[in-house]
This record gives sequence, structure tokens and C-alpha cells, in this order.
Amino acid sequence: MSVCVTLVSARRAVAPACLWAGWSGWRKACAGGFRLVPSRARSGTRPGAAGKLLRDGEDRKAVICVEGNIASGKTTCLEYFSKTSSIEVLTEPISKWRDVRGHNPLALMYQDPQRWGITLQTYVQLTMLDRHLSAVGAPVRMMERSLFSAKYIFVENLFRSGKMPEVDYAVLSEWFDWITANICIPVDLIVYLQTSPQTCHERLKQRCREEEKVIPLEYLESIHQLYEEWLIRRSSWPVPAPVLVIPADHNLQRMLHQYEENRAKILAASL
Ligand SMILES: Nc1ncnc2c1ncn2[C@@H]1O[C@H](COP(=O)(O)OP(=O)(O)O)[C@@H](O)[C@H]1O
Ligand SMILES: Nc1ccn([C@H]2C[C@H](O)[C@@H](COP(=O)(O)O)O2)c(=O)n1
Repeated sequence: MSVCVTLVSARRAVAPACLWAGWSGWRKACAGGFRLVPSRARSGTRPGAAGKLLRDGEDRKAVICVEGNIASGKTTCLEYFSKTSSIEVLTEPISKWRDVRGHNPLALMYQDPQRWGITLQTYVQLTMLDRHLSAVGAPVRMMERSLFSAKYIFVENLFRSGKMPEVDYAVLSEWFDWITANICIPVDLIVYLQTSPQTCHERLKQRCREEEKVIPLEYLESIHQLYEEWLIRRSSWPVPAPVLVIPADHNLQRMLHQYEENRAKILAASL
């Protein structure tokens, strides 16, 4: 008999009604949530999974994370692949970052990173974990960014640039280390959309997201350097999966052509 640890998804974390209803009410409320089971019994399924909690039934699905600088074209790439029936895309939960119970931590972070960086990044960590653990119907899950880039790129950038106090960085790092030590976050392929910071700056201005109007070119240059250190030079943090680099400074037509050219390599992650 396998021992199952049942946790509730972030969407169900606060459930006062079922707490009052006792254990059976709790079980009922959790029925639509997810189960994390110890991977001990199937430690052969994924490297590094042994002993960690694994989302029940999801371990056989391929996970592709599309990484890249702000406005590098990740959403556009995901939109293109969303037309493939075997792929289910999961965009970044940015609408949540712009509205958590009426507050906008993304805007606050850009206004005052020293004060609000920890607030945004704690919430990003939670919502990205939720994305990684969410159920998908299709055999391939294509995600925009990952729990890993949230920590290795954005938290790191805030800290290194002196905009995050050391204690905030320490607390976020403790959370990240606990999550990755105890929960299996499988990634089979990273697709890195490699752009110049200048291209991103142009696309950012064109997209014109209100919160991002304050972003200078230097910010995009720092994010770019961190991505290059992580995925190209491999000199900073562990890379959780093979990396497919797609040069992404080209116009849209040429990018779509490149996506088509790389389709087989991308889908090979699911074989
Ligand atoms: N290859 C491209 N050439 C020109 N503009 C692009 C290209 N790809 C995306 N865009 C535009 O650039 C902006 C940012 O693209 P988006 O896909 O939202 O980036 P991301 O999701 O990485 O932030 C959007 O306005 C989008 O329409
Ligand atoms: N961990 C993160 C992830 C994203 N952001 C910011 C950067 C952008 O302003 C926005 C969404 O990014 P995009 O998908 O457009 O590249 O969220 C952050 O601050 N921290």
C-alpha cells in the first residue's frame, strides 16, 4: 500500500468551511486539488526525484520551460505552440502578480524594489510552484519561465544590484532550497530565447505595459547577463535540463519559421 501525502493546491490553501466540517469535509474539499506522493517507490522515473514529493500522475509528462529576458517573445512563442494538440501551454501568472486581493505587487516592486522586491518574489515563487504542480491534459506541458529562473535570475538580480536586503534574500533562498529539496520539479528541456537587451527594450516599449514603463535598458542588460551566466556559460547555478538556444532578435515571421524548424527537437523532449 502506498503512503500518500495529500497537500492542497495554492488555490485551496484557505478553506475555513471545510476546516469546520472536520476531516471528511477537508478530504471532500481537497478532492479537486492534487496529491503529492513520495517518489520513493518510483525513484527510477526521474533523475533526482528519489525521496521527493511528486505530483501524482504527472511524472510521465514532458515539461518544457521557455526562458528569456523580459519582452524577448516568450508569450508569442507559447501562443504559436498552443496550436499543437499534444502541447498545453502555461503562461506566467502575471495577472496574479498585478492583482492579489486588490494589490499590485509588480507595480510596487518597480516603484520601490528595496521595500517590495521580497513581496513580489515570494508571490512569484508560490504562483510558479502552483504552475509546476498544476495538472495538464496534454502529454507535453510548455511553461513560460520556471521556479528556477524566478530565483536564479530575478531574485539574484535584486540582491546583486543592492536592491534586496540580505535578510530578504536569505528568507527567499531558504524557501527555494526547501521546495527544491522536498518537491520534485521536473524539467525536460529549456528553450532559451536569446535576444540582445536592446531588442527587448524596443519590444518592451512597443508592448507598453504600465508597470514596466520605468524599466531602463540597464535593467534588461543585468537580466541578460544573468541568463547568459546561467544557461550559456553555466557559471552560476545548476541547469535543470538540456538547453535549446533559439536566437530571437529576428522579426516575427523569421521567428515563427525558426519555431517550426525546431519543432522536432522541442517535441523530442516528450519521447
Ligand atoms: N519577433 C518579434 N519581432 C517583433 N516584435 C515581437 C516579436 N516577438 C514578439 N514581439 C512583440 O514584442 C512584445 C513582447 O513580446 P512577448 O511575447 O509578450 O514577450 P515576453 O512574453 O517574453 O515578455 C509584444 O508586443 C510582441 O507582440
Ligand atoms: N521572477 C520574476 C518574473 C517576472 N518578473 C517581471 C518581469 C516583467 O516585468 C514581468 C513579466 O515578465 P515577461 O513575461 O514579460 O518577461 O514580471 C519579475 O519581476 N520577477
